[in-house]
Amino acid sequence: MPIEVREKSRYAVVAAVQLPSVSDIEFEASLSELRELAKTLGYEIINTFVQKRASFDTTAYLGFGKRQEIRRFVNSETESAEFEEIAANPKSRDIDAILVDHEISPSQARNLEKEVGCEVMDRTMVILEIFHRNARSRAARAQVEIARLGYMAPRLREAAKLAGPQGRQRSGVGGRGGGESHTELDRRKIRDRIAELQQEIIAMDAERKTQRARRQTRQKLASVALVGYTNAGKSTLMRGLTGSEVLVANKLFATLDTTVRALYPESMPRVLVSDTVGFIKNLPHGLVASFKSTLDEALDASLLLHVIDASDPGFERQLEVTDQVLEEIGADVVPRMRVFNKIDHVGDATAQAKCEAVLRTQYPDCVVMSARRPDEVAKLRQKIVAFFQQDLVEAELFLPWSAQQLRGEIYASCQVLEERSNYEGVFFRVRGEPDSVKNLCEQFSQA
Ligand SMILES: Nc1nc2c(ncn2[C@@H]2O[C@H](COP(=O)(O)OP(=O)(O)OP(=O)(O)O)[C@@H](O)[C@H]2O)c(=O)[nH]1
Ligand SMILES: [Mg+2]
Repeated sequence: MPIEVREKSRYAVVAAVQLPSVSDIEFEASLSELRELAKTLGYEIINTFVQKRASFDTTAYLGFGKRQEIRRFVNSETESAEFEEIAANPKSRDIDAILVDHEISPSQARNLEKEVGCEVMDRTMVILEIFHRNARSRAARAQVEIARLGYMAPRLREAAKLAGPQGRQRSGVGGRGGGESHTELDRRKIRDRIAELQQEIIAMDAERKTQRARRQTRQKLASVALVGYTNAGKSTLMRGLTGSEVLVANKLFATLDTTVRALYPESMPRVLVSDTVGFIKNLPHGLVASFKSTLDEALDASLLLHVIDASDPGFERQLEVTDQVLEEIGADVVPRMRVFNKIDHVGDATAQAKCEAVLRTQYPDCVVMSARRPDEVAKLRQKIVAFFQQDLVEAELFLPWSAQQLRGEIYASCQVLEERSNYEGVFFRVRGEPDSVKNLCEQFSQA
């Protein structure tokens, strides 16, 4: 009989304390985001435990009663899982982790873990783990490692404290670091590693800046950056606008690196589009800082396309989070176009029309569309091109018959609107960026 090998599901429960300052709506939105993040990590959430408290419990985040309730739930599930496994019941659910919707201290995590009887992951660790799994480029990997090490360092200390006197044994390996405890040694190793990674990042940043500068001097390029909350549809739009294959997935943080492609079909001026990492509420601080270089792309852009998932009930909060992050990195001065995406996903045709009308009143000049409708993507492309054509200037050039080999140069750097010729040569009416047109005028001044 063939044996079916199935990947075992991983189960988890979510737990959170609602502080008096947090509204029910905000609290629910944050919990459902944590569930989505957990899904991205491959967990199935089977229960949620919430508690209203004036503050977090200093020992173990949740109050004693709630901890006991979770422990009983975890134990009963695990016991029935063991029992059901014997009976080959596919419903067995061994709970692997409890996910906490806040960043908690190392000692709170250890205490909760001991009491509840399964691994505890706080919100920060969940996000760090996703970034760790998804980072592809050398720069992204280095940045995530720094953030992880920064998160791990105090937790190592906590682990050593709990391990008792052995954890503080003298190490003295190879004479080097003699007299240091394991924790001190580990801490030093972490510090050294962080410094090393930071050096690497500085070198990579310099390399990137040169590449970017080269890209800009070679031809003055107009650039657009797609920014917005994670899962808003940035990569889908990037695909539609540039005809490129970038990763699209219904998971949070599918994209962690910036990709740059030209608008397709090509336009005059040629426009570069970059896809960026998605934003989220309460992004671990270490990550905001370390992803600055990815967001830098947004700072360099001449236009930001702020993509918003109009079908998400919490889109207004997501919009605010993005605006706030953009302000923090100083990108709020860059011209911005708001693109409300996924309108096809907002109920039936009547609901969609109503939603669109509300958005248009509230955000004049916004774009309401679906990245799944090619005609609407084409319209957005046209709007982007129009934005860059606003600044273009027109001029008339003259090329004598003896210099016709230079025609290519004119066509390469601007748009030719009209060509007329007489017995002396050819007149070109051109439109292009002020700098290129000025250069051409100096070279090919009219006779
Ligand atoms: N119904 C509908 N789904 C869409 C639309 N645009 C994108 N999606 C879906 O939404 C999900 C997320 O899309 P992505 O393009 O990966 O989102 P993203 O903003 O790049 O996400 P991150 O990379 O995580 O920041 C995918 O499953 C897409 O297929 C749309 O206009 N309508
Ligand atoms: Mg993406």
